[in-house]
Amino acid sequence: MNEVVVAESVGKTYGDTVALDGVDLTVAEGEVFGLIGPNGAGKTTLIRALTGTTPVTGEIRVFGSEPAAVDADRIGLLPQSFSPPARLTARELIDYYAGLYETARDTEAVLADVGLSEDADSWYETLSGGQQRRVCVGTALVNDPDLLFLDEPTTGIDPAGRRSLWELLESLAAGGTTVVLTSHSMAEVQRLSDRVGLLQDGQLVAVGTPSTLIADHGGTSRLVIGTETGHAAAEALGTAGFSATASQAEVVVDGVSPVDIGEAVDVLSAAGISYDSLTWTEPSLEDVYLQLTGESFEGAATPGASVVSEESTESPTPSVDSAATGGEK
Ligand SMILES: Nc1ncnc2c1ncn2[C@@H]1O[C@H](COP(=O)(O)OP(=O)(O)OP(=O)(O)O)[C@@H](O)[C@H]1O
Repeated sequence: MNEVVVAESVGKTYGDTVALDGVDLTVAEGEVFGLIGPNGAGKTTLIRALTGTTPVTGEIRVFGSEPAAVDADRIGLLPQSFSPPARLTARELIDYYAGLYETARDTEAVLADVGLSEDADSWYETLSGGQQRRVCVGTALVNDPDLLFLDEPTTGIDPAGRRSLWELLESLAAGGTTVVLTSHSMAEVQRLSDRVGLLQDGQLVAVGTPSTLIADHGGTSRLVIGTETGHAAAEALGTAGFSATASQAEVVVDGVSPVDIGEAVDVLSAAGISYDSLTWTEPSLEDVYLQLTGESFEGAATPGASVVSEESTESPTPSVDSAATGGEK
């Protein structure tokens, strides 16, 4: 497969601050590459490096050229901070950006893509934050780019709008557009990305498909039991061979697959322990992030949690009606 982006030993410092520290990265044609990492990790700086908007050390090739030399018609860029003229309407702004390219998409089609047809005649400054972000996404799509850089595209956009933008990005990717995406939404990155890179302190510390990263660093599926007798529950489960840890009003049982849930419940029942809730979770990209960045995770249910039962009972027969898949898919 053709490599659209090739970066080798990319470095960037701002005074004493090392923003990028020897980043090697390739992005293949048609791939969606998700960049994640804590605030200040270097994601925006890397996007700026790849788009030729900040000088860096090392080697970068985009479509075989230096970033600044690439035909602008082939690149779409949504920066993290973007302030277009406020006294233009959404339609005028899309039209304006369309005029910067030799060939551009139909303005009405772009407005429809980003869900702004009905608000097309509103001034930018009167749109909500999420609507403004949609206009900005539209300006990045207007030239029908072959390579699209999106720096936190869905920040401020409501859940329904976010999902429709995800679908739009999925259809662009299906059509062959290469996408480099940064986001703090692990659900977004997990859903959209073919591969994910985790930046930390300017270094790419892990790169892989979401499923590989989850298998390598996400830990195991777990059962979280809400109970006021956590220590007794953990002891009973531990005696039965489960890996259970009591914390506050709950017990976290690691390595529990859906077929093990019944056995865990039987153990609680046999020990006369009641509980308020059972929540089963699969590891997700968020667990990978928390694990690799060293941020704490103490058995809290992740967004992919699947509530098995909320009944307080001593002999329930819980069922897992939908296996969690790690996010808001
Ligand atoms: N123009 C600048 N001048 C000085 N320091 C900068 C500049 N831009 C970025 N930095 C510093 O470089 C480091 C990386 O910043 P960058 O914006 O790339 O991080 P990020 O991963 O995009 O963060 P966030 O998730 O908060 O957007 C940070 O320490 C930041 O303070």
